[in-house]
Amino acid sequence: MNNTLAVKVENLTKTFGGNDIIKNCNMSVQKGTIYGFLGANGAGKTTVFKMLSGLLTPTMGEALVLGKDTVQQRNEILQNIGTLIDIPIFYEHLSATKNLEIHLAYMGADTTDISSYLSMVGLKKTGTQPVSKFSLGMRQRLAIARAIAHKPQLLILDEPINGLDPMGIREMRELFLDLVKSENMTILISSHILTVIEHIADTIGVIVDGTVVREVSMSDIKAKFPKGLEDYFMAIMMGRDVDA
Ligand SMILES: Nc1ncnc2c1ncn2[C@@H]1O[C@H](COP(=O)(O)OP(=O)(O)OP(=O)(O)O)[C@@H](O)[C@H]1O
Repeated sequence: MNNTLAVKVENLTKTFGGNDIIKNCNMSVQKGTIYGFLGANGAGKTTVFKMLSGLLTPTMGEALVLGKDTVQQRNEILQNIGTLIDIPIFYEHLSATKNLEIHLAYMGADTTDISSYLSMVGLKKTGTQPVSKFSLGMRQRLAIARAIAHKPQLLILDEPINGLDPMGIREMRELFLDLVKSENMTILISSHILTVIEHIADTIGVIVDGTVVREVSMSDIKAKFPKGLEDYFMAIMMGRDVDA
């Protein structure tokens, strides 16, 4: 695998109950970039993310994450990625700090920076309050802190800004950009909030009915669709020729 790639997916297929949910997907994510993964409800984004994170095994094809095979070298990959996929599960009776401490100890990572990660996601003042008392947005912020606190090389974030207020969305947008710039992380992110993706992504991948149909740089999209990413995405959804 080209070592400038954080993710390389070749002919990935996933079948559930005889139905091909993911069909011959190909994707390439460059290291040190943000890749926005877009698709309608049910298109297959979460299923692809689960295969990249070793939560599901591909039926056919191959996925390499940080140069390692997601099936053969799953455990080596898990040390070096941070994920937010599906509804995050926490120790409900414990504080945000304690939850991060347990996670970092499990990952064999340094626990000294916990308060700085909590402040990065706006949870510094939650103190000893148990997670069971957290709002949806606070849980989402804690899930983001947990995904980044062991300093992974790659973040896989499925709808990470769901449930955040406008201030939270802006803060997370800035945080993601900063993680790429200062920590050289790579971020693979899905969201239906296209204005956010447009602001942060270097590359856009679009999945339609289980197949990645486009992979294009954000600058090329802006050049052809001056009104922005929403117009580009809608044109694909309506079957218009976006490459002309
Ligand atoms: N374990 C499973 N068994 C059977 N079908 C499944 C399973 N997991 C997902 N699917 C189906 O796979 C398809 C893709 O689902 P997926 O959650 O990957 O889509 P998505 O693009 O993430 O959607 P959304 O934007 O709504 O989150 C859906 O039709 C879903 O019902």
